[in-house]
Parts: sequence; structure tokens; C-alpha cells
Amino acid sequence: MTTTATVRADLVTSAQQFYQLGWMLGTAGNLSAKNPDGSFWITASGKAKGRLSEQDFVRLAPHGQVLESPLPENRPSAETSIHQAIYDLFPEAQACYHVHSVEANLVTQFCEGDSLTLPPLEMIKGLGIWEENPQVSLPVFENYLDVPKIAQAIRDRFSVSCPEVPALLIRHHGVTVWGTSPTEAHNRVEIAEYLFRYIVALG
Ligand SMILES: CSC[C@@H](O)[C@@H](O)C(=O)COP(=O)(O)O
Ligand SMILES: [Zn+2]
Repeated sequence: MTTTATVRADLVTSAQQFYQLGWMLGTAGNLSAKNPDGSFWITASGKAKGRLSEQDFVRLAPHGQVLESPLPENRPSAETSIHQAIYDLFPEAQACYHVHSVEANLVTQFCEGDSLTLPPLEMIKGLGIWEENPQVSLPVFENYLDVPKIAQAIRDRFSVSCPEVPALLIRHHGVTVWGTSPTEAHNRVEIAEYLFRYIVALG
């Protein structure tokens, strides 16, 4: 059974693994996952992601009200508005993960306008695309200092046209993925990062 404690344990484990892969260095990135009551736990802002504890989170209502804060100084991630946009747009999403890798930034040079063509590799199945020779693009968003402006751009674009994959790239920043469980979101981060590494290696 999923409890609010197991949700945080999953997020701590993923953060440690992503940190070890160099995708959550310093305080970079943020992870969230929903609870059975519709609230969600999100990493508190500015925490070192390689050394998270279950205290380093905030539980929020869908509209952002703080419901629980294990440490009084905890503040929700600066990028909470992006997680909220994903949960509002995709009701099936139960977890939303955002990481910063070097490759996610290097692929910027291969973007065409506001999308990045993904290579037609078997690994694309991990993003839910079951086609032969799939022609799939990843949506790309500009990176604004004002994070709610990024969230609004995501809402505007995805409410008109659904992304082909459960992921998006913020230019010069990092990838955000979502899934129907923390495990699925974790796997999708790994798949997205594999595709970025492949694109960069291919040149
Ligand atoms: C290394 S600073 C990165 C931040 O500006 C931001 O992009 C980020 O991913 C982490 O912000 P946080 O507020 O800790 O969730
Ligand atoms: Zn970020």
C-alpha cells in the first residue's frame, strides 16, 4: 500500500541515484509524487539532493497550499508551479521528476525551434511509444527566471496539443518527466537521459 511515508522514501532513493549519476548535483532538480488523497510531496527548495532525508519535503494540496512541513524552515521547490501544471494537465500523472544533466543541456544545439527530434531507438518504448521507426519529438520550452512563466507556457502549449511523450525539456536547464507511479517516472528519467546521451554522442 502506498502511504505518505513510502512516497517520500521512493523520492529519497531516486534522488540519491540521480545524484550519483550526476543529474542532481548540488541542489539541482526536484521530485514530487502524489499521495492517495490527491496531495503531493515535493522536495523542499534548496536541499542537497544527494543527501536528502524524509524531512526534506513539503506536502502540498493540489492548488499549492502547504499541508505539512516536517521542518518549519522547509519551503516548496522553486519549480512547484511546473509540477502543478503537469498534475493539472495529466490527471494520470502520479509522479513528476526534474533533473539537470550535462547532456540535457548539450542537446540544445540539436533542437529545431521548440522541439527536439528523438532518435528512433528501441528505448523509446520506455516513453510509451510502441511503433516501428517512431518519429517522435520532445517539446522544448524557454527557461525563464520567472518559473511560473515556464509553467504557464507548458499549460498553454499542452492544453492545445498533447505532447507525444510524457516529458519536456527546458532549454539550458533540464528535463522534466512524469509517470503513473514513482517507479515509472524514475525509469522515464533514465530513458530520456539515455536518448540525450545518444544524440550528443552521435553529434
Ligand atoms: C542549482 S540551482 C537549480 C534551481 O534553480 C532549480 O532549477 C532546481 O532545479 C532546484 O530548485 P529547488 O527550489 O531546490 O527545487
Ligand atoms: Zn531545475
